[in-house]
Amino acid sequence: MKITQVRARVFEWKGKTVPPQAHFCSNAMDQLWDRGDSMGTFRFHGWTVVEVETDEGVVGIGNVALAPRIAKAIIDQYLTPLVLNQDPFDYEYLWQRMYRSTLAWGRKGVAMAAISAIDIALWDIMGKATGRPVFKLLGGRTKEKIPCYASKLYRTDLDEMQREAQRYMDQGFKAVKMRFGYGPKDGPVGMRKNLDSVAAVREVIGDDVDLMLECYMGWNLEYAKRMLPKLEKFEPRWLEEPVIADDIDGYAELNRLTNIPISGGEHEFTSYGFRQLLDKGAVSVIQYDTNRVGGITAAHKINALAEAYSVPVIPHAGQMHNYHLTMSTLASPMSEYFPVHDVEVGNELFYYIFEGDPEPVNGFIDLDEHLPGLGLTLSDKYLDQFNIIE
Ligand SMILES: O=C(O)C(=O)C[C@@H](O)CO
Ligand SMILES: [Mg+2]
Repeated sequence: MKITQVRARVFEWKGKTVPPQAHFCSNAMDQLWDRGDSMGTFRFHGWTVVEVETDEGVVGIGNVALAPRIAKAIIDQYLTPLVLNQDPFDYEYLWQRMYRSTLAWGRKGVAMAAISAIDIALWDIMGKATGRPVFKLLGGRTKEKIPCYASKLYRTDLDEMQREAQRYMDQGFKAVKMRFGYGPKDGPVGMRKNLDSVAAVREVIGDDVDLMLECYMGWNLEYAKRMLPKLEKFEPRWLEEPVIADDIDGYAELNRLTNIPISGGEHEFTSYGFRQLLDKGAVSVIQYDTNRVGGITAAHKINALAEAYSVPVIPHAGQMHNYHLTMSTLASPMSEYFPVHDVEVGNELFYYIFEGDPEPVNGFIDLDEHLPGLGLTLSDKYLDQFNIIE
């Protein structure tokens, strides 16, 4: 089998969006004097979709959500020539070829995200060509179904957060993730507001449901050290990305400090990046996203590493490229799940671009044993609401 064409397209949402609100979610920009649009740094209103075609008519679909126009340019100008006329089953060779050819300027960030998209498409091809779902190529079913946590609960009015939390309880979820709205610049008042929001959600979900807390890099080491003891009584399952992704020693210090597990990794890349996090004891939960970290080829290696360190892997975002790894990995106990709703930060766009992601039932998703590849197709329902760049 040979790769004959790589088609990268950017899907930019031009439809209705939920307007940004102040203190919606803490983020790394909060600490600068210019707060501006508080949602700006984590809004993803575009996605790159990659279709890799073969001489046998099998087409693999990959995707990348970071800096989509740049990802497309990297794919078109650098990666496509490296994979054309190659056998998609040579996934490790092709991964190394893309990684090593772009090493001088690639390694992390959008270059690795672009590599991820092609790699995901290669695994989709391998699944489709062999008539097997990707999880069967990765080791098979390690769990009957995948437990999911509902991940939204952005900071709004506390009554509204409580109503939202109640909806997840009614839907049968046994775990939820909420976002902090305040950080170091908001002083003791913001600290109190952060704690009040955790108390409000905990009150609704009770003690038998896992509660994950998300900082999205909006705190710093000193602030996190002050917050951690105050959060202990809420028994969170984890505290996520309390400091920026480059402050690995900061993560390690916080992880040693309390019983609250520190999680991170959605802004880390390749097995080299995760070896560093694990060696330093920086995270107690790994949260790579397969469409950034280096694709399924890299994520599969990280899973093996995590297993050896006894650190669970709970990938960032739900989505098929992550679900197949979670299903096939004993070190992955659950998945994130973004409830479907109007386009807000953009995580939702996946549901507007693709069809095939399973819907949770009572807080669990399942993957079809008989659906070859990743099980995703491109949706034509919302095409008129996207600006598509060829
Ligand atoms: O779901 C997460 O872990 C994220 O960081 C999502 C991001 O969009 C901010 O909530
Ligand atoms: Mg996160």
